[in-house]
Amino acid sequence: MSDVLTVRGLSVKVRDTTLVSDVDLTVGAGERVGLIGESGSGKSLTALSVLGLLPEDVYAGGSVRLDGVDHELIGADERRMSQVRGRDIAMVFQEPMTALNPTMRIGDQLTEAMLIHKTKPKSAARAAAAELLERVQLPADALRAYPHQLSGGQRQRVVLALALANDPSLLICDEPTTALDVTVQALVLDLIVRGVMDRSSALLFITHDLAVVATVCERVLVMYGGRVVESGPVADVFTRPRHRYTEGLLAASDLDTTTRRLTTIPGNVPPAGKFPSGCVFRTRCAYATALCEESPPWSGDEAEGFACHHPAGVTDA
Ligand SMILES: Nc1ncnc2c1ncn2[C@@H]1O[C@H](COP(=O)(O)OP(=O)(O)OP(=O)(O)O)[C@@H](O)[C@H]1O
Repeated sequence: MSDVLTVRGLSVKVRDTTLVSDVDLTVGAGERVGLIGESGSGKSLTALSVLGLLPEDVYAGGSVRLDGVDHELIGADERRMSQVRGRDIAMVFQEPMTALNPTMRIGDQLTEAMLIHKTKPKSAARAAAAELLERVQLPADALRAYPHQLSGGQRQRVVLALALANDPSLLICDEPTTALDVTVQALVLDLIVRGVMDRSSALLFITHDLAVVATVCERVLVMYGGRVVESGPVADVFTRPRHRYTEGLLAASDLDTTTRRLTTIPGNVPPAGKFPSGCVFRTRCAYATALCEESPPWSGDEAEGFACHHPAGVTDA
């Protein structure tokens, strides 16, 4: 697997204070990587450095390279970064209204995203916008709606459609479901995973919610005090953490590592005896629900013929 994103020795400083130190991070093509850590650990600054969106007076050092982009992203000028953002790297943040233009209809915003980056001719952009909305399960008349006419969950789905409009090689999500009602969180997570899988895009997913990482990601990096303190496959890090801080995070989370069950995902109720015998999560996780709805994994023999698509893998320790 080739690497889409390669971050080396990233540091972020404000005046004399170092906020992020020596972060190394890679995301492979089509890989889904979680970035976790408590509030203030440096997750967002790491993502903003990749996007070239750090606040004024905050500076990044080190190297950020993106496959297919022939220049270094750290220190690149705004003209170059605005060509990369929205085309090669797209993002979904917590609050959808920050990404939407309140005075423009949704259809026009989607069309504009494709025309600005010249990824679709004008004649095809409108139909592509309609298809993007359909993919995030919004009705066709949402094309003519203004953002304020939609619910929070619908707006975040529009933001996801916008982010995916140009088939980015990397999607960065920073707490994309934190502000949403719990009932729509699973749907938005599902759409994110489907969206990146359909395009073979890589995903960097920032959250403080370990259950969400276990649901969405294959690999995870743990940040503490501006540094990456641990990384590895989700199933390894969550079941056999090596760093004391990760142990603490797991202990404080809703991930019950004793029974290894995810307890926070809506609809996460295991039909008795219907989970695969090797599954470390031993439960009906949202990921399986999302990808296996056409042929529910819980039917048939629990151990044989089961195709679990959980990205964290299902082999027990
Ligand atoms: N513009 C700024 N000026 C000074 N310090 C900042 C600035 N932005 C962020 N910080 C500090 O940098 C540290 C890392 O912030 P960051 O937003 O990356 O954390 P985070 O892990 O994303 O937290 P959260 O989960 O709360 O979003 C924090 O201590 C924060 O207070």
